[in-house]
Amino acid sequence: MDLMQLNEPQRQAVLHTEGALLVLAGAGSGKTRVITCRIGHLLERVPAEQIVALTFTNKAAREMRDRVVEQVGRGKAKGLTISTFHSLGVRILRQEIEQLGYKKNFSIYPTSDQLRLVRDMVQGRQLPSGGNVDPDRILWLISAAKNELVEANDYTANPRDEYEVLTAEIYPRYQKSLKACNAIDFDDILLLTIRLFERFADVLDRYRQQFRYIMVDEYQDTNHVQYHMLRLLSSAHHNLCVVGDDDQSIYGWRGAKPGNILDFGKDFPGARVIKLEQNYRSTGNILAAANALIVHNQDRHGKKLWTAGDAGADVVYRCCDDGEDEAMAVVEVIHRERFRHQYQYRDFAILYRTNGQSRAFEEQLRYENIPYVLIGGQQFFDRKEVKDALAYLKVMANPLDEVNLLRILNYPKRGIGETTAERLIQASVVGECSLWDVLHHSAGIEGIGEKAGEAIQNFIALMERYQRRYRQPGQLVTTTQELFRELQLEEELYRQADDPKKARRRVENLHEVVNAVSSYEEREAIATLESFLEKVSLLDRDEPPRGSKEEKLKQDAVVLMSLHSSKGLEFPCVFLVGMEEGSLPHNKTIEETQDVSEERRLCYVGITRARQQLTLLGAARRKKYGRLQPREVSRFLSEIPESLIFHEKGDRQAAPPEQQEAMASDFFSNIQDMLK
Ligand SMILES: Nc1ncnc2c1ncn2[C@@H]1O[C@H](COP(=O)(O)OP(=O)(O)OP(=O)(O)O)[C@@H](O)[C@H]1O
Ligand SMILES: [Mg+2]
Repeated sequence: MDLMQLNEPQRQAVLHTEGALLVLAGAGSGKTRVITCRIGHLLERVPAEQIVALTFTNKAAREMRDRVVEQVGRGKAKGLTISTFHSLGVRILRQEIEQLGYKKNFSIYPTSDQLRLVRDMVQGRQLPSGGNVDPDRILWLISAAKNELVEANDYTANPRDEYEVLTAEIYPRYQKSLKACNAIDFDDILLLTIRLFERFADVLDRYRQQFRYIMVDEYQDTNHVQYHMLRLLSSAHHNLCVVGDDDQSIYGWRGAKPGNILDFGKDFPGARVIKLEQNYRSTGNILAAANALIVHNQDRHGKKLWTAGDAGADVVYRCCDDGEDEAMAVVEVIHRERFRHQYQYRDFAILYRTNGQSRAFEEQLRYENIPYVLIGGQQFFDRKEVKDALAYLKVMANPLDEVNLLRILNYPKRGIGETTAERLIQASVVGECSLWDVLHHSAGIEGIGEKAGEAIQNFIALMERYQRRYRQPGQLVTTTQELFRELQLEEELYRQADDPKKARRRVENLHEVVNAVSSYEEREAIATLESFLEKVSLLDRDEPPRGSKEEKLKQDAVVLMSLHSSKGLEFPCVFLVGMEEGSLPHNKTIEETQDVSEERRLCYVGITRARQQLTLLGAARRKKYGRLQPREVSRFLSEIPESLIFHEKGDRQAAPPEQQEAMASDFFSNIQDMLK
């Protein structure tokens, strides 16, 4: 392990391996590097199996693993656990969940499946004060409860809040339904892991013994449940190293408070605290702007970042006429800087407060044939055609998964109509057995005609045939391809769509599912249907499937993402767009709390992603419901001293001739790429 690539406090953090340690430091000061080097250092002393590093996204986990592999080689990195909290939880549950009364092949329900369960429960219900029940709101309350470790039977409602009263009734029923489907939801992953540890001392003991060195990146964003899990896992040896920055705490709405990280010393008495102050990421000007902004927050653990590097280019602010103009300005700078500094497309990131802001930029980038990748937006796995196809795989893996079984029972249409489905459900409720079992004995059920009965038998036969095939090793892709072909899913999509373009897009998405299975099978030594589905359900909210077109595009493409998603990343050139009151800080925050400190931290996160160039943009007017409305410049801009900001004029100048030529040739090669 080469400790030479570290400064003194970083080195101390790497060498402090026994006992609790907090590295509290600002953006770009090398916190993540401390973790990767610490893993490298530990690997020279202890078996890889004893080391765990936890992060918040799969992407961050993959990057961390890549960095470790770079340092120590693939062989030595084998056996390390570098994952998200949730992946670790699932791994533990797959081993132990039977003790809690579930089967090992449990499903993980995404929001849409959860919603379906709750919707069925509140269907036709009215609130005491009138109006329909919003199932989303109930799910939200259940999720909040689970994140506070409150289980269904312990939930107590404030009697004056009608939604809480309703939740007190629905929560236990919801939990029972989940269990009947042999399914858990996303919040259950950590909640059940903790329950396992609390109820079965031997289980906790085993994992405490195994994971002797625990590290956590972005600790400022851990919520109550995650914190609890860490406490339990480290309770025997206290070898817990957490790194974070209170100024980058941006998940308050999920229960993470900037104060949590500052309490670390109280939670782990005797913990060592190390501060890092040298920033290696950004130029002097960018850093000065970030520092100037964040001092406006109260109750910080004050720290000052400095850099040994140059002041660099000015931070640029550009006030545009409107949203379209803002998008054109961004594209113009991309063309110009690519030409001037030989940047690649992937060196640029466009960051915004809410995902809805991406549209104008996407249009403009598309118009100019600039490759881009949108992180976020509608998730691939949320699309209907994708969910329908995946539902088949999910039921193959877990036939008790009733939500997905109902989804495919008559898709594509096979003559099992709604009345038949209702009779089947009724029979499963009365007989207290699963729908899957009922299907096997449907012949004896009253009111199910001969034709429907035959369709059910054919359906069962098909499912069982493919279940057997999926159990044969090395056949994942071919089985999936054949299954989709036999079901004629493509034909069904063409039949359903009202225009051929839409149909083609959906068919493409279906192909992407097959691609995702294929690249998963290529990647994994032991590829099973269950673990493929598990990977899919644990994907980051904004992750494209591996092996998809979207993912390939990422290789050299401008990145568009929300400020929240940009945490931990860095780019040579950053555009922070929509610097307006109502956008950043966001209206909702201004109206609800008036406390804009979390919004300021978001802005700070955005600014500190930039390495060389930071361009802030805003519009003087913006369309709202189709009408242009005046906008005010963000207060955050006025908190950065004028001396640090260069105000660029809005009127675009023609590019010099040699640049125009380069742009034309870019344009041409992009078109050629697209035609390939
Ligand atoms: N001692 C060092 N010498 C040279 N470069 C360094 C050093 N430490 C970190 N860096 C580089 O500085 C950049 C920022 O490091 P890193 O991402 O670890 O910071 P961080 O504190 O985790 O930032 P963030 O708060 O945004 O997550 C990276 O490009 C990293 O390689
Ligand atoms: Mg980091």
